[in-house]
Amino acid sequence: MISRRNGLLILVNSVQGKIAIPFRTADHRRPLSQELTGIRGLAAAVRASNTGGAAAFTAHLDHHHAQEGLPVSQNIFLNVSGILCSWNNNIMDTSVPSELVPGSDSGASVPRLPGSNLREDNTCQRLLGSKGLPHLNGCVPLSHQVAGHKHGVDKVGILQHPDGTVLKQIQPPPRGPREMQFYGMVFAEGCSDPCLLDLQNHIPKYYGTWSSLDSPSDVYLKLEDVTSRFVRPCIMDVKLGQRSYDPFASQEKREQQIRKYPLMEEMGFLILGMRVYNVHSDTFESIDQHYGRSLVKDTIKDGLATFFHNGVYLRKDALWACIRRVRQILYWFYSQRQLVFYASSLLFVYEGLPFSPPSLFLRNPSVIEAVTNAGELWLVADSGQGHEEKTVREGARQEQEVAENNNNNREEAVSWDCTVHIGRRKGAHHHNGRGHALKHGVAAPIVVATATGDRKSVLSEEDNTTQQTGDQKPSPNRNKASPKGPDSHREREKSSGEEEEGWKGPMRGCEGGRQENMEEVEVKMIDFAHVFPSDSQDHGYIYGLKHLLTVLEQILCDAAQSSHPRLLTQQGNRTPP
Ligand SMILES: Nc1ncnc2c1ncn2[C@@H]1O[C@H](COP(=O)(O)OP(=O)(O)OP(=O)(O)O)[C@@H](O)[C@H]1O
Ligand SMILES: O=P(O)(O)O[C@@H]1[C@H](O)[C@H](O)[C@@H](OP(=O)(O)O)[C@H](OP(=O)(O)O)[C@H]1O
Repeated sequence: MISRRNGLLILVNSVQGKIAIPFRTADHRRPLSQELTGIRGLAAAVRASNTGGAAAFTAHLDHHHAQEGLPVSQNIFLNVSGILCSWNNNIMDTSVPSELVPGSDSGASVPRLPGSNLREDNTCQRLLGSKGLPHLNGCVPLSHQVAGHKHGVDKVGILQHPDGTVLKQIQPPPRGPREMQFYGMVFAEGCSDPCLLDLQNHIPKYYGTWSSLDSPSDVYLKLEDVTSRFVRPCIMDVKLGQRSYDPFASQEKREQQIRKYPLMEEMGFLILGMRVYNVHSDTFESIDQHYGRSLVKDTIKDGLATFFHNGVYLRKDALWACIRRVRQILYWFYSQRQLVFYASSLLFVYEGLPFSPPSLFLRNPSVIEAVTNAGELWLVADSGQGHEEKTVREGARQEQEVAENNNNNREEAVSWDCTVHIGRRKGAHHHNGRGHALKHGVAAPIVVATATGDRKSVLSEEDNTTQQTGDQKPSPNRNKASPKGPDSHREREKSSGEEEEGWKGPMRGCEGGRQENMEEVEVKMIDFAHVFPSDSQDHGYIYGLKHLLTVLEQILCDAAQSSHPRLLTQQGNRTPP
């Protein structure tokens, strides 16, 4: 059933029980969470295949060599039930040589996935014959999409590939080819333009183009899923700029766009959609484009704040981290005079699962209940001084599982009971059912696979190892796996106060929400169907970014003031509380 030689996994009908998949990761610094993305993708593919079987799994990580310095060999045990299909996610043999992504535009070299999706898709096709899988070789509509053209609704849409990447269907010319050209240019191999190299940090990684063998003329851009490392990703799409039509737009198009949001010029941004995690109910609230269009000058602050409220409190940590990311993007815009962006968006993502020091949220019964309901019980000991311990135990769950968690592959429930321990971290012990994690002297949640196939937290030892070793290998997971990794902009951000100097927003002195959780957010530019060469700064986008920053900072400022009444009487005092 499982070929160790070529890494091909073939699972047949009605498998029930545990399957051990021994694998040696070539890049063992990649967190298990990344590897599991593929497994979740598999389950999604199974569901999509509509074969009538319940597909469910969970995974149990068994570290044989968890101690520092030893080669890592891990077994994943899958509890599988249902009807599954072929799968090759490079998980078993990441030493498979990379191959060109099929259909890559104009032969331009782009960052490639380790292994090849060509191999994967051909495999799938071979095994399934001419029928193939519905939904394009196991790809499914992107279920956590918050805006834009939707698959099955519009003529073009966005899919999720079983390997976890996002597939954006190329729109009709000139939009689609323009966007493809943009990604090809920014990620061109041998690109030495510092401006474009810097831009790579602010956009999803690009893996070339993809198309299904069933339908080769439908071409998709294969992109990093910006949300993939999050357990409960809160996602917001904000369109930037003072004009949401490009200079070549017809009069009709201009009028259509202006009608949609006449305030665009004044505001410089528009919320297109969002989904926000509520810790009380352990559900997401989705907000569509009409909400953003209803916001005016007086309500825009509350409108944006909605994204950072988890039903219990304002996520000041996420807000602050987002502000810093937006500032970095603003600095990029200040530094460049070669591109102009119309109708382009910023995609905000932060972790919805409470990530506060456990001692903090354990005081809040509703939060701990929500977390427990979600399938976790975090047992924390020694919560003050560094070597904190956690054992994450998942209880058996037979009933309804939570959908729309991470990449939204809703898994059917199966009987299971497993405890996951991940403890491979420098200086951490690992023994008998205990994973140790340390982050900034605070216990960090430990990655765990659940009956829903979700990761249950985002930080693992592997993340840290990546940071320490400075792995730069192109991979769809690089950014995700090493949120604190050596990306140049992040290093700069840590090492200098230059950004603070460049932006004189209203927040100076109101940094009460500041926490070191910056790695827990993503803010990426997306949607490049209307990007053009230029020889001057992009004033419309810069205007929008500055206004957006002003509003975000004002939210933080208000929150800091309300939680520090002293500040209310010290307006203008710039000393942080
Ligand atoms: N790389 C990505 N990672 C995660 N989600 C993404 C990614 N790219 C797009 N999305 C999701 O898809 C949505 C739409 O993306 P995008 O704006 O690129 O599509 P579009 O169809 O061109 O939109 P529009 O209709 O506004 O032009 C985003 O709001 C986001 O939810
Ligand atoms: O938010 P809505 O109501 O879905 O409106 C769409 C949105 O403004 C998109 O940005 C736009 O695509 P572009 O930005 O690429 O122009 C699209 O144009 P379209 O209808 O011509 O695809 C609009 O329909």
